[in-house]
Amino acid sequence: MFTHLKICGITRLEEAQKIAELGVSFLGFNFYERSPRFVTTGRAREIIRQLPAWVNTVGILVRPTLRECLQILKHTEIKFLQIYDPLDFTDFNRLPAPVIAAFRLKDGVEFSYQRRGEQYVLLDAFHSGVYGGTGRTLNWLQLPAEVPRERLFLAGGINPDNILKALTAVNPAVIDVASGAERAPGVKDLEKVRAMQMTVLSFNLAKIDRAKQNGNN
Ligand SMILES: O=C(O)c1ccccc1NCC(=O)[C@H](O)[C@H](O)COP(=O)(O)O
Repeated sequence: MFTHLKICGITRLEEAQKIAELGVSFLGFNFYERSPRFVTTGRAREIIRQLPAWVNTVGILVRPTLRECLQILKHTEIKFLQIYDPLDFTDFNRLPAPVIAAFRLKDGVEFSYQRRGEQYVLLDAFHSGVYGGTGRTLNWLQLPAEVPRERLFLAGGINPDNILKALTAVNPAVIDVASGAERAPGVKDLEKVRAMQMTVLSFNLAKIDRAKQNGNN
């Protein structure tokens, strides 16, 4: 399994295009109005239609209704939905797009995971009153074992300085970054994005090398 990078909180076309040029697999668009990274569905649609088709676009929603999810999918043509505090987990099965169920883990509080209709799970650090984009880090060595790493988006305080440590400790399907890739909320720092994408690619190459070596032994 290769690990991918997701850059969350895209608000500007030019930045989105440059991030895609770096080969970043997932771009997140935040439809939660209280986020400093909020983007309207109209603007997201304009950006998404000018991105290469291979980019995995993700819409971030907090406590959405089923109707809202369906409208956003139709209007923006976004490919994935990342959902916080769902009103009804059974709605996941009614959505015509893969769902990333987002959970925020509290330090010292046990979290037991049960799969509902989601395809992926995002784990982030809990911060009272704020759903995400806090820059707060999880304890990577104590993540719930029942979340399969091939379905895991690892989020929370990841930046160019600690990304290799996060990759090595967890080996998730996707590393998710918002504030660690910014100059200011919603303004991406392309050098930070490049540095993290390079680290992810090197990490994947090292996995290929190890697999080859194991095959030769
Ligand atoms: O980024 C936000 O402002 C946000 C607000 C409400 C819900 C989710 C939000 N972000 C979602 C993400 O996927 C972030 O990438 C994730 O929380 C990690 O953020 P950071 O710790 O800043 O890298």
